[in-house]
Amino acid sequence: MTNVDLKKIEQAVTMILEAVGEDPNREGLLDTPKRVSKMYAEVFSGLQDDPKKYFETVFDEGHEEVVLVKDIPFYSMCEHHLVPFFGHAHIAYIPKGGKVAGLSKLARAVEATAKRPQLQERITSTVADAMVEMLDPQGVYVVVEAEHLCMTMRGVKKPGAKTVTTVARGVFETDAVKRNEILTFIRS
Ligand SMILES: Nc1nc2c(ncn2[C@@H]2O[C@H](COP(=O)(O)OP(=O)(O)OP(=O)(O)O)[C@@H](O)[C@H]2O)c(=O)[nH]1
Ligand SMILES: [Zn+2]
Repeated sequence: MTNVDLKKIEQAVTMILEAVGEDPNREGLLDTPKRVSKMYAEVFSGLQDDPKKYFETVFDEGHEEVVLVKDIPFYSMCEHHLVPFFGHAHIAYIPKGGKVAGLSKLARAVEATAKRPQLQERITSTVADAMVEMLDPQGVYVVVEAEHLCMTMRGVKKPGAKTVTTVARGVFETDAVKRNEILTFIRS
């Protein structure tokens, strides 16, 4: 956890507790700043990570058809309210020239991208663009579905509302049949 100033987070949490009218010295809250600092270091650990690095190792399998890893669960933090949003990412790509990534690396790239103050759109495009840059595939199609606590526990209060974002690159940009094929697999 380099570059994370745990002490500063602790001080900030103490100040927030004071500011909302709590007593940071009451027994139940004594260790809270420390716990929250460790929790923030964990949920923002993607800031020390790079989704692209997971695509440095590739396999030449001669596979030039669709690879889809679906239902990758993720948890992220809305950068506007610093409350969680969470759901699933689905990543499809069509390799080119033998550049096939390890399957787990798609999930690792999602994790590295999600564990930051984020927007759902940016998670979607960052993962797609990392794959384009590193794998130079024929196409990438990333679909992210999530529920935002800032829309459910506060504000507009619409529990159950789901946000779906998609990013298509390469052949998926122009080929609606290929996109629909992926959407069918995702729903099945
Ligand atoms: N596009 C996008 N918007 C998001 C995301 N997460 C949260 N938001 C929105 O960010 C917006 C921030 O709006 P503001 O008007 O600045 O903040 P606010 O007064 O707290 O807004 P309300 O949530 O409507 O109460 C809200 O509409 C949120 O729903 C995201 O991942 N993508
Ligand atoms: Zn929000």
